[in-house]
Amino acid sequence: MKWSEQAWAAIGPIYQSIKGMAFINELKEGTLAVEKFRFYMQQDACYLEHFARALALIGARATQVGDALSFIRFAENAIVVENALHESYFIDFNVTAAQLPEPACHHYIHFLKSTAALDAVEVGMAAVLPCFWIYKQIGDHIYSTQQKENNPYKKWIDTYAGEEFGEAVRLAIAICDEAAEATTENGRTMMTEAFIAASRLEFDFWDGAYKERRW
Ligand SMILES: Cc1ncc(CO)c(N)n1
Ligand SMILES: Cc1ncsc1CCO
Repeated sequence: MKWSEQAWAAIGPIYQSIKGMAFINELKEGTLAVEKFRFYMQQDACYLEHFARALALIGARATQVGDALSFIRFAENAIVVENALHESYFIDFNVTAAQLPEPACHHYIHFLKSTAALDAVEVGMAAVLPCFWIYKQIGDHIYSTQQKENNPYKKWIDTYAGEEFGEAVRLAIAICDEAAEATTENGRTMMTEAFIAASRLEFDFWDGAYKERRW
């Protein structure tokens, strides 16, 4: 079995809890309170900036030059998405300039940056993988079950259900599988642990936004 298959199986219960979250359901129905979405977007803009820094660091540390290029491109795209948030959703939803990271965002970005900096590079790759994979799965789930008429959150949904994002996700998974094959048994265990921790932090990020959890 590929590393990615067993890693995805390991987060099965976490993924199911994410799918059942009020935030996700209300986003899909278009009924999510705009205040909660505003809080989410503000935090996500901050998240994307630091996520991009973690991706660039993983790119710099990658053993294969092809992987370095892929991660540098992921980093660029994450900043491009962050800029698009500012140019479109921020205007549509009257969101004010970037805020400091609140607890869920703070925890997640520092987990990603310290893992990317200090752990084996394949562990860093596994730590950022849920950001790709869970968003793709949730994006597809929302897209296929959404309230299609007048959903104010349509643009967000389209970003993550789109084919362009899907391609990046397949590439990130394939890179992790290759890295998992090249490392040791202990390396694979550490990769899975990082993948699980990041998946929990994905849950917590949406939970924090729904509750507008602040310091
Ligand atoms: C918290 C979070 N995780 C993943 C993504 C997808 O890049 C995102 N935008 N925000
Ligand atoms: C995972 C991810 N999220 C936003 S941009 C990006 C990289 C895709 O190229």
